[in-house]
Amino acid sequence: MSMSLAQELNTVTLFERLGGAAGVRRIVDGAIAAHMCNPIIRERFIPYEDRPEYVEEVKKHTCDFFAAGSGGPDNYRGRSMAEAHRGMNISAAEYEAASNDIMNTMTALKYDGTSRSMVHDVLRTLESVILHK
Ligand code: HEM
Repeated sequence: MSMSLAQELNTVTLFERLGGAAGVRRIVDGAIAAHMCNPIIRERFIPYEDRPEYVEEVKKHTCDFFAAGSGGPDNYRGRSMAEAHRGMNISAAEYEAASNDIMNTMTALKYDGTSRSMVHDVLRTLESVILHK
């Protein structure tokens, strides 16, 4: 996304940097497709393969979650992160694998380094809330 210096100086939100709701949706679609092929976490998502309506619901929640957490509209109606991942006992290696899928998706979609490092920072703050629940 390109923007003028004046816009940059005017504290553009991360949500705007990501391209708004459409940009977030592209990142979520790409990341979930990557999770389905990632040998470290694929198993976790296989049970959802034959539940496309449920996957769509989780994707919608994930888009709303990222929008709310990046300065966009707050329509998040999903569970808390601890609640959503309760009973999964997600390891640090799995968390890193999921984060890498998101970062690689952003690189493939040609997001700039600043946007990528801002998303990376958000992911780091969520780690302790999601791990080993
Ligand atoms: C990288 C940071 C992560 C974020 C921001 C994140 C975010 C979310 C969100 C917003 C939901 C939807 C909650 C709802 O619909 O109520 C969700 C669900 C889910 N997440 Fe994550 N997640 C992360 C990491 C992971 C990891 C590492 C795994 C497994 C390896 C994982 C597995 C799942 C699964 C399987 C669901 C569906 C749960 C269900 O409804 O049965 N997530 N996640």
